[in-house]
Amino acid sequence: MIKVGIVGGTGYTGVELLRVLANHPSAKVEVITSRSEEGVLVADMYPNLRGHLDIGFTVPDIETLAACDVVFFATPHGVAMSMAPELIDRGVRVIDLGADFRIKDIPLWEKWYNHTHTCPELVEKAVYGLPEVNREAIRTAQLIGCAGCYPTAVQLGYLPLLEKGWVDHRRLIADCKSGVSGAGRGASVGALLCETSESMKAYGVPGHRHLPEIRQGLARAANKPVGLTFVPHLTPMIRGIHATLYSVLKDPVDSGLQELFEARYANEPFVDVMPAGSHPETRSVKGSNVCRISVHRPQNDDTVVVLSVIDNLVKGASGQAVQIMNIMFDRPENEGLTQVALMP
Ligand SMILES: NC(=O)C1=CN([C@@H]2O[C@H](COP(=O)(O)OP(=O)(O)OC[C@H]3O[C@@H](n4cnc5c(N)ncnc54)[C@H](OP(=O)(O)O)[C@@H]3O)[C@@H](O)[C@H]2O)C=CC1
Ligand SMILES: CC(=O)N[C@@H](CCC(=O)OP(=O)(O)O)C(=O)O
Repeated sequence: MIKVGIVGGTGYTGVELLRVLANHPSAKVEVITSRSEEGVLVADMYPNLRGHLDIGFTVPDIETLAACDVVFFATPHGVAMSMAPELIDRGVRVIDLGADFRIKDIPLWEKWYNHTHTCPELVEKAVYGLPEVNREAIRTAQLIGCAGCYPTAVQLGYLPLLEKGWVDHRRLIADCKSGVSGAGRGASVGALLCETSESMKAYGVPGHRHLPEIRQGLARAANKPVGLTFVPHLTPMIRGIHATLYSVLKDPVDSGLQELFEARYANEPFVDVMPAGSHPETRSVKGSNVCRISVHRPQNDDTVVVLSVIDNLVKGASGQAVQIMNIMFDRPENEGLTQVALMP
């Protein structure tokens, strides 16, 4: 059994980790932390876990966490970097769902996150947690910086085109929509029902923290810096990300887009390339670790439109983190992750 610790068990990604791990045959959650809910039984706070988990929240403590094989950080940025060095020194493997170890350029990270990085040496060693790109490095990694939610949907949608150099890497446009759970469980006016339902808005147009992360991943795929406009929107749904990704074909006679995507993801257990002409829906991945993708070339013109949908809390966070744990601990990659989406 893989002994699991979770720091930040009361948040949305924390409880989603618990839901996924509740059905995992090779992992057992031994420690789950919360500073605000110390002593409370997990199943009293989250009744969906009644009968699955009979432990309570404890405050984060290195000694207790060091007894685990792997510790997930489902915490805001800045928390994982404060505890990861000691855990790693003690042989624990660390999977951060937050942003502390995603961006290799430390001054760039500090600029976007407005925070001083306290362990840049670990960033160098950390592996970016997107299995479709980094599977081999993940296998032996001690520290993972999991890909963010928008970055997962956007990168999976653009990778086949950029890796093959089929589109103009300087003119990429990612028009993305997210459910409100992407903002976390902390109380904020912007996340209230009356503020978010029956309305929709863009945000972060001048710049969003995911922009440098997405650019870093796409540049790696293209093997050169890319030009990207990224516009996120808040939509009146709880879960889901829908990314509409535009790019321009370099050679308009290129055909075979569908075959390109099918070949790229043929062996990926969690990327579903839908039949030509499809329009994936966010509800078709709700609660599942799947990214569904379709590729279009409207009117046979030179613009390619890729549609990519994920559940922000599963493939965009906790499901992907468990997929990564499975790879690190030599388990079947889909172990505990075979949930089918809830429809309707
Ligand atoms: N929501 C989403 O869709 C996604 C989120 N993420 C990332 O995952 C991380 C968690 O997100 P989410 O679950 O939404 O966040 P929430 O705000 O819902 O939860 C945050 C959790 O962290 C704990 N926490 C907060 N501050 C500290 C601290 N200083 N030390 C220890 N624990 C702390 C909180 O518990 P307590 O205060 O009681 O200790 C709480 O359990 C973030 O970095 C986010 O960017 C990544 C992908 C998608
Ligand atoms: C709707 C909403 O507010 N979404 C969040 C998504 C960020 C997030 O949760 O974080 P990761 O960086 O860890 O993926 C936002 O735009 O900041």
